[in-house]
Amino acid sequence: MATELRMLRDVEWDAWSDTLNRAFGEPPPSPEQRALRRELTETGRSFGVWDGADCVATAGAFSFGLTVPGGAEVPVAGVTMVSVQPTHRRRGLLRAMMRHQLADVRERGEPLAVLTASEPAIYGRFGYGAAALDMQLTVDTLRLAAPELPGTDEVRLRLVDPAAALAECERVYARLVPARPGMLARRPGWDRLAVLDLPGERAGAGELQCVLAEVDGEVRGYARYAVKVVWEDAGPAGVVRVRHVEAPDPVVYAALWRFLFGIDLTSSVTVRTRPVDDALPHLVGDMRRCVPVLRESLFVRPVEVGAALAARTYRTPVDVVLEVADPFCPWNEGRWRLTGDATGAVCARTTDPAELALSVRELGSAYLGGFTLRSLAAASAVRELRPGALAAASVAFGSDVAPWLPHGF
Ligand SMILES: CC(=O)SCCNC(=O)CCNC(=O)[C@H](O)C(C)(C)COP(=O)(O)OP(=O)(O)OC[C@H]1O[C@@H](n2cnc3c(N)ncnc32)[C@H](O)[C@@H]1OP(=O)(O)O
Repeated sequence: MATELRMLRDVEWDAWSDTLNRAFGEPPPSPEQRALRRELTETGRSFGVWDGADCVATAGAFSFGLTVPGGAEVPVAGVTMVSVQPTHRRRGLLRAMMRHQLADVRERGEPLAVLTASEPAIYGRFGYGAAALDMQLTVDTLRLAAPELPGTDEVRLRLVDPAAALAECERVYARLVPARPGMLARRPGWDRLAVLDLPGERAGAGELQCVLAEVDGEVRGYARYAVKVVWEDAGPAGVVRVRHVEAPDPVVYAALWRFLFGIDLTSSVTVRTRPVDDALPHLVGDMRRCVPVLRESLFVRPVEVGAALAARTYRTPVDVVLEVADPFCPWNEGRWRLTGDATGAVCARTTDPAELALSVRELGSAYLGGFTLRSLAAASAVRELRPGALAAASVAFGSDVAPWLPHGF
C-alpha cells in the first residue's frame, strides 16, 4: 500500500506521539510528560507519514526566536520529533519529510532551520551544519579551592522550590538570551520543561533543588542541581549534578559555584552543558581539574541564504562573493555578494566572480561564529577562489561570544 505524507490531526496526537517514542526505543512518557509534550507540540507544524491507518513516521517544528551574532532575534524553525518506524526505515521517508518541511519553512519566511541531532551523521545531506559546541564539565571539588571574587560574600543564597521560583529565574534567563548567539527566546511552557523532575529520570540522585542568588534583595542568578549520594569505604563521595547555573554578573556566578563546590558530603560536581568560553575554568586555580567533554549541539540550516546572511552582523567589515551549493534547496544555489560590518549587512544575488565556494552546510556551520571558515577550508569544505578572501571572511564571520544552546528540543 502507498504511504501518505500529511499534516497531523489533533485527534491523532497520541498515536503520533507513540510512533515517535517507539522509534527512539523509549519507555512510555509519564502522564505529566505526555501532557507537557502535547501542550508544546505545534500541531500546525507537525506532520507524519501514514501507511493505511498506521502512523509510521513523524516530524515537527517549534517556532523559535534564535539569537544571532549582533544580538538580533531571528525567527527560525526548530526541527524536532523526527522518527521513522523500524518497519519503514531506509525507504526515503525521512528524505520526503525533510523536503516537505524545508519548503514549508521557506513559505513561512523563516530564514533558518535549526535542530539537535540524535546522530550527527544524519542531517548534513539536508544542508544542516554543526554550528555550536557544548561543554560538559566534571570538577574535582575536593582538590580545588572554591571560586572566590571580591563581593561574593555579599551575595545572599536562598534555597527555594524550583517550580515556585520559575518567574524569578526566567527574568535572569531573559537577560542572557540576547547576549549569546545560539540561545532561544523562551516560548510559553518551556520554562516548566526546565524544572521537570521525574523520579524515573533522576538516575539515583535526589530531588531537583534550586538556589537563588540575590544582591540588594534582587534575584541576579540561580542554580538548579540534584545531589547523588555516594558512600565509599573512605567516606562520603557524593556528586552534585548541576542542571543549570546562570548569572550575567561574574561575582554572582562565582558565588553560585562556590556554593555548589561546598555542598556537604560531596566531592565532585558535574554540569551537563556550559558554553565553551565559560568562566568556570578561569575561576579555579587548576583548570585541568575541570575535565571537559565537547560535543556538537546546535545544527543550523540556512533556508534562505540571502535573508539569513543579512540577519546577523559581522565582527569586521566584509565584502565577499560566495558561490553556494545547495542541491537539496536549489533556490539557494549560485553567487551571493555579502557586504556588512558590526552594524548590519546586505546579501544579494550577483553575477560577479566568486571568491569563496562552499555548500550551504558549511555556511550553517560558520553562521553563529562557532566554527571558522578557515577550519572548514582546512578540511577542504570551503575553497578560496581569490587569495585573501578566506582570511578576511573567516575573521568577519567570527563571534566574540561562543554560540551555545543551553537545552535540547
Ligand atoms: C531533529 C531530530 O528529531 S533528531 C531524531 C532523529 N530520529 C531518530 O534518531 C530516531 C531513530 N531513527 C529513525 O527514526 C530513522 O532511522 C531516521 C529518521 C533517522 C531515518 O529515517 P529513514 O526514513 O530510514 O531515512 P531515509 O530512508 O529517508 O534516508 C535518507 C538518507 O539518510 C541516511 N540515513 C538515515 N538514517 C541515518 C543514520 N542514522 N545515520 C546516517 N545516515 C542515515 C540514509 O542512508 C539515506 O542516505 P542517502 O541520502 O545517501 O540515500
